[in-house]
Amino acid sequence: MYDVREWRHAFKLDPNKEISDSDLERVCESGTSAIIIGGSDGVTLDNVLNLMSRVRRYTVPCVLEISNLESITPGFDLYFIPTVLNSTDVKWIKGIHHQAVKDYGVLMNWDEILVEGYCILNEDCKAAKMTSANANLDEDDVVAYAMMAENLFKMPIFYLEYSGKYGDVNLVKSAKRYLNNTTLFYGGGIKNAAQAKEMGQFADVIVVGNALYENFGEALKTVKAVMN
Ligand SMILES: CC(C)=CCC/C(C)=C/CC/C(C)=C/CC/C(C)=C/CC/C(C)=C/CC/C(C)=C/CC/C(C)=C/COP(=O)(O)OP(=O)(O)O
Ligand SMILES: O=P(O)(O)OC[C@@H](O)CO
Ligand SMILES: [Mg+2]
Repeated sequence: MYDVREWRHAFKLDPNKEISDSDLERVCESGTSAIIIGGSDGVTLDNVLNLMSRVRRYTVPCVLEISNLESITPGFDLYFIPTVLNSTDVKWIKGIHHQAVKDYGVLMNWDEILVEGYCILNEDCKAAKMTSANANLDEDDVVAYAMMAENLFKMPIFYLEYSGKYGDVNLVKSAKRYLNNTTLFYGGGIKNAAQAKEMGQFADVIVVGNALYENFGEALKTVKAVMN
C-alpha cells in the first residue's frame, strides 16, 4: 500500500540504532502501514543501505525519510523530503533541497517523492535544535502552518513532530480540522496502545520511533490500537 492517504500507522526505524533480526521481523510483520527509515543524526549511506536491505526481506512498504544528501540511495518505495515550516533558517526550508535537486534532479522519479511539511513542537528535540525551529507556537500558529501546507503549498503530508515527547492532543485535533487533502502525521513520545489510540483519533497516521528501542512489546501494540 503505497498511498499515504490510506495509512494509519508507521514505525520509524533509526539507521543509527541497533535492532535484532527477530525484532525487525516482528516490526515488519506487525501490520503497520509502512516502515520509515530516518533519523536526525548519524545517518550514513552504509547504515541506511544495511537497514534497507534487511527491511526489504518483507513486503511492508519501505520509505526513506531523507535527512542528509550523503545517505540518498535508490531502492526505496517512496522518499519523504522534510521541509521544516517553522525553521528560522532557510537552509532547512528549501536550501538543501535546492542543492539536492541541482545534484539529482535529472535522476529523480518525482512520483516516488513526497514533501512533508514539518512543524516541530518539542523545542528540546535534536531536529528542533538542528533546524533552529521556533517551537514556541500557539494553536493559531499551528493551524496556520497546517493551512499553509494544505492550501498554499499543496503538500501531501503535514507532520506534527514532538520527537521524544508526547504532545498536545488538542493541537493535533485543531490541525486536523483544517486538513482535507493533506495527510496529517503525528509523531512523538507514543509509548503504548492508549497513547496511539488517543493521537490516532485525530492524526491520520501516527508514527512510533523511540519506543521500539525502549519498550519493544508496548511499541508493537500501537499498531492494533489504530488499525480498524
Ligand atoms: C538516486 C536517487 C534515489 C535519487 C533520488 C533523488 C531524491 C529523492 C532526491 C532528494 C531530493 C531532495 C529535495 C532532498 C532533500 C534533502 C534534504 C537533506 C533536506 C533537508 C531535510 C531536513 C529539513 C532535515 C532536518 C531534520 C529532520 C526534520 C529530520 C526528520 C526526521 C526526524 C525528526 C527524526 C527524528 O530524529 P531522531 O534522530 O529519531 O531523534 P531522537 O534521537 O531525538 O529520537
Ligand atoms: O521517536 P518518537 O518520539 O516516537 O517520534 C517519532 C517520530 O516522529 C520521530 O521523527
Ligand atoms: Mg528517534
